[in-house]
Amino acid sequence: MSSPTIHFENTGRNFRGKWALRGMNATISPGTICGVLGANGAGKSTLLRLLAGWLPVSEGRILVDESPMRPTAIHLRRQAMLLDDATGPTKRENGASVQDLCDTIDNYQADRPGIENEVADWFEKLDVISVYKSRPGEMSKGQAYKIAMIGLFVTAPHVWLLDEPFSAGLDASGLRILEEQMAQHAAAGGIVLFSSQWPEHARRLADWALVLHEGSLEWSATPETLPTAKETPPSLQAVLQGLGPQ
Ligand SMILES: Nc1ncnc2c1ncn2[C@@H]1O[C@H](COP(=O)(O)OP(=O)(O)OP(=O)(O)O)[C@@H](O)[C@H]1O
Repeated sequence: MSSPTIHFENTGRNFRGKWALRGMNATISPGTICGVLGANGAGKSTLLRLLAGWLPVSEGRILVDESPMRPTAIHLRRQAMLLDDATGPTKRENGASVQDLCDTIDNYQADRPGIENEVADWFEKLDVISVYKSRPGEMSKGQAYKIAMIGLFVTAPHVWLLDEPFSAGLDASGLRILEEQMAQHAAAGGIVLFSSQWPEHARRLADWALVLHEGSLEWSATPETLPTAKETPPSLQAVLQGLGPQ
């Protein structure tokens, strides 16, 4: 499959009678970095989890190159990878770093000659060689996130889904490398969606911004046209005022 286009078609997810996301319609083209913005509870993580195939939709659908994403569509799920905000702590409790990486490479059928060297290079670049042999629970949050990043970089699925990467405990060098890789991935035709509560992240990094408010898409536009809280119509003011620094 070449780089896919993603279509949200009236996508919705309901948890025990409450809609976390509803009526979502959007198209994301290959080569796009998309910032998903919204205050706490807006529906950002739900959107990313649905797109990763971690959860089934309750209504509508998400098409990845014409095929509906769903948890059992393993071939389609391999087109995307989600690093969520539990990536660090969960992995720290449940698995050793190198074993996690092997599992990721295996799950994404990405094994190839020389991949060990690529992994070793990333350990060095990301300054995590010291945790190479760490047992579960021995890594910091940022170190665990870096190990997950290595899995993303070496498997390189078409769609990168990063839930709150700016709160993942990365140091300046780790963040710079992640941002460089995001840009390179999009330049090569891939898609990156990241969530954030800060419009400045979208203005700095994204080609497109989706603003969610209480499970609804309130704004979909290029980040430069994202208004500041003072300039917005009343419906959007509440969204932007709930976000971080303008
Ligand atoms: N597994 C779940 N069970 C029940 N309700 C859920 C579940 N996951 C999310 N929700 C609810 O769905 C809504 C959207 O949650 P979501 O995690 O998508 O928001 P978010 O924008 O990522 O928030 P935050 O910035 O706080 O991480 C919230 O009201 C939340 O309580």
